[in-house]
Amino acid sequence: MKPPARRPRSGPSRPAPAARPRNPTRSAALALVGAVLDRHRGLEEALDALPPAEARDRAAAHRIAAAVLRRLGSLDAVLEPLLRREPPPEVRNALRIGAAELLLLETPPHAAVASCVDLVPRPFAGLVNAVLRRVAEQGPAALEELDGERLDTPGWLWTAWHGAYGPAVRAIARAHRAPAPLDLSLLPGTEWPEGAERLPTGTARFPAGTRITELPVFAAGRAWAQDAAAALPARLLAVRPGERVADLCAAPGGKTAQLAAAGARVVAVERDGTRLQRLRENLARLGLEAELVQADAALWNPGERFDAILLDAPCSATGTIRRHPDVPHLKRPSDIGTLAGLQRPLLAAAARLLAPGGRLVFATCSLQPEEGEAQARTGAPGLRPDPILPAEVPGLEGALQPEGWLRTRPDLWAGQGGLDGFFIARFRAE
Ligand SMILES: C[S@@+](CC[C@H](N)C(=O)[O-])C[C@H]1O[C@@H](n2cnc3c(N)ncnc32)[C@H](O)[C@@H]1O
Repeated sequence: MKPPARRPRSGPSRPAPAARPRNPTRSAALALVGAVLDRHRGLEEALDALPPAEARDRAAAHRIAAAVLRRLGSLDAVLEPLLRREPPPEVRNALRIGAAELLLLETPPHAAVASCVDLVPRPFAGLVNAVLRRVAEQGPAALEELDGERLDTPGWLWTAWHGAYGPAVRAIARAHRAPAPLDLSLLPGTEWPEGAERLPTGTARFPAGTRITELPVFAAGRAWAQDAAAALPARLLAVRPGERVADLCAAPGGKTAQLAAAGARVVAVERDGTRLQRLRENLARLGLEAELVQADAALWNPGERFDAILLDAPCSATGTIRRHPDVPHLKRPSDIGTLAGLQRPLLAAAARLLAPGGRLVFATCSLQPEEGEAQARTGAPGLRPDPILPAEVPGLEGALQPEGWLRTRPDLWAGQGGLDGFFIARFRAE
C-alpha cells in the first residue's frame, strides 16, 4: 500500500488552524441543531463531525441541542407570535437555542441573549436581540399555556402511540422531555459503585448528567452504559456457562457483553464493519471475548445450530427518544413498515439457526407495535412461544402482556427516572 503523502510542516499550502468561534458552545449547539433539523443527520454523527475547535464543548453543546430537539414544538410555539416573517434556518435555530436557554436551561437572560446574537449574521442581530428579550419577558407564561406534550411529539407518533397505549401517550410524551439517567451494567463480581441506585432488575443507575468517564467503575473496565430496559433481553435469554450463543445484530455490543460475561461461547454477528470494530473495542475494554462475524444475519450460514439466540433487530428506535432526542425529527411514518419488513426475515433466519429446544429472544427498542407485538404474533416457522414469567422481571410485572411478552415504556418507573421502550418476546425451537 502506498504510504500517505506527508504534509509540509509549513508553507503557503498549510491550512490555517480553525479560529475558535467567539462562543464555541453555542456555535457547536447551532451546528448540531442544524445538522438534525435541516440536514437530517443523526445527533451522534453530528457530534463526531464537530470541528476540533468546538469538540471540547461537546457536552455543553449537546445539552443545549438536546433541549431544543426535545421541546422543539413548544419553543416554536413561543417564538411564533414574535416573528413577522420566517427567518433563515440558521437564524431560526439560533432563536430556538436562545429560547431553550431562557426557558428550559436557566441561563441568565443577558448571557442567553448576547450569545445568540453572536451566532447570527450581523443583519439579523437586532431581530434576535429583540425577539429573545421578549421571550425572556413573556416566554415563561406563554410556555405554561401550551400543551407541550402534544406540541413536542410529531403528530404521527402521537396518533400511533395513542392507538397502542391509549391515554398513556401523554405520560410517554412527558417522559421524553427529561434527559435520561445514566444506567450501567456491571461485570459479575463487581463491587456496587458508590452513588448508584440499584434497580430491581440489577442495573446501576446514576442521575442524568453523570459523566461515565469520571466513574471509577467505568475507568476500571468493569461497567458499560446500558439502559435498564436494554439489559433485559440478554437476561431473559438466561444463558449458561459454555452454551453456544449467537447474538445477531450485535453492535455496539452491550448485549454481547452480557452474554459473554455470563460465560457463554458467543458469536456476535453484525453487518456494519465500523460498528463491528466498535464492538471489538468495547469487548476488549471489558476484557471479554466473543467470536465476531461481519455478515447480514438474514443470510448468514455458519453451518451450526445454537443453544440460544438473541435477535436485537434494527428498528425505528422510538423507544430511545429520551436518550436520542433526534429520533422523532429523523424518522418518518414510512420507516416503520420498511423496518418491520427487515425484521421478519431476520426472525425467520434466527429460527433456522436454533438447535432443537433452543431459546430465542426477539427484541426491538421501538414503541411501534408493528416492530414488536405484530412480529411476535406472526412468529416464524419452527418457533413456539416461551412466555416470560413475572418472577423474571422484578418491578416490571405490570409490563408483561397476556401472551408473556414484555413491553416497557419510558413512562414506567417514572419516579425512578423511567426506562427505554422495548418489546421483548421469547420463543423455543419446536
Ligand atoms: C439495535 S442495534 C443492536 C444493538 C446491540 N444489540 C447492543 O446491545 O449493543 C441493531 C444493529 O443491527 C445491525 N444490523 C442491521 N441489519 C443487520 C443485518 N441484516 N445483519 C446483521 N446486523 C444488522 C445494525 O448495524 C446495528 O448495529
